[in-house]
Amino acid sequence: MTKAMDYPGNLFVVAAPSGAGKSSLVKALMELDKRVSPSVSHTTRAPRGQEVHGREYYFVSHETFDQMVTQNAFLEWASVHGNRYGTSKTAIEQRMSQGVDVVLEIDFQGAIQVKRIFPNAVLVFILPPSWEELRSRLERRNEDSAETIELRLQNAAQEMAHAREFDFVIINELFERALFDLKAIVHAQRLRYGAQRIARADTFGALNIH
Ligand SMILES: Nc1ncnc2c1ncn2[C@@H]1O[C@H](COP(=O)(O)OP(=O)(O)OP(=O)(O)O)[C@@H](O)[C@H]1O
Ligand SMILES: Nc1nc2c(ncn2[C@@H]2O[C@H](COP(=O)(O)O)[C@@H](O)[C@H]2O)c(=O)[nH]1
Repeated sequence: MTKAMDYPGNLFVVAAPSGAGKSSLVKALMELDKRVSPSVSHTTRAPRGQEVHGREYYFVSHETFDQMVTQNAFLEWASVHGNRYGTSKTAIEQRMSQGVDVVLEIDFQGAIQVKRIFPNAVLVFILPPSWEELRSRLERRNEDSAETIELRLQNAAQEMAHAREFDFVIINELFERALFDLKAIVHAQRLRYGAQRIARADTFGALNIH
């Protein structure tokens, strides 16, 4: 796979313990910023609530997921809360090569894999303001069984221990404040790499290198 610097699009990775609010934040970001496009992951998990195949996820069998692993079709994949999730390479490459900024909503294991392949990817970790609020958000969402909520809360501590490996950490207490922080990170990255690309183009032009 080509390195991130060769693509005009940026790559953002947003991770968080389940219920911290990453899907809500990414959805709100995309409503405000049409240059950001989501990646639709593949998962062996069953659909929940109003989820639609091809919109929230591609819901696939274990056999299909195994095949994709064997064919090296994933940029990254991981087992999370007892299910497998993966990001397909082709969809990401296609959009980034067209100058689209892609955002991945994935777990910390996947985020670390992505950073190894795309060192310029920006990793953002979303934290809840407290344990009580995390539990309460999962319960209020009303989409998971009590057993699933317990499993997700148990896994949250291990996930949050990896927050320091990320480029940015946002505490999602007041939603609008957290959204403002996420927008600022996206804008800063565009300015930074936009400027680097212009500088590279100028240097190459001056040296007559193409
Ligand atoms: N700042 C906030 N204040 C109060 N509630 C919030 C806030 N952010 C998100 N929520 C609510 O918390 C619940 C969990 O949010 P969301 O589904 O976005 O979490 P998530 O991190 O994407 O979880 P998962 O990984 O399980 O998909 C939702 O009901 C959402 O509306
Ligand atoms: N490593 C990856 N993790 C992913 C991917 N898609 C989603 N996820 C993460 O899984 C958990 C659970 O998600 P849920 O939809 O079942 O609540 C959450 O942390 C997601 O971010 C992926 O492609 N790769």
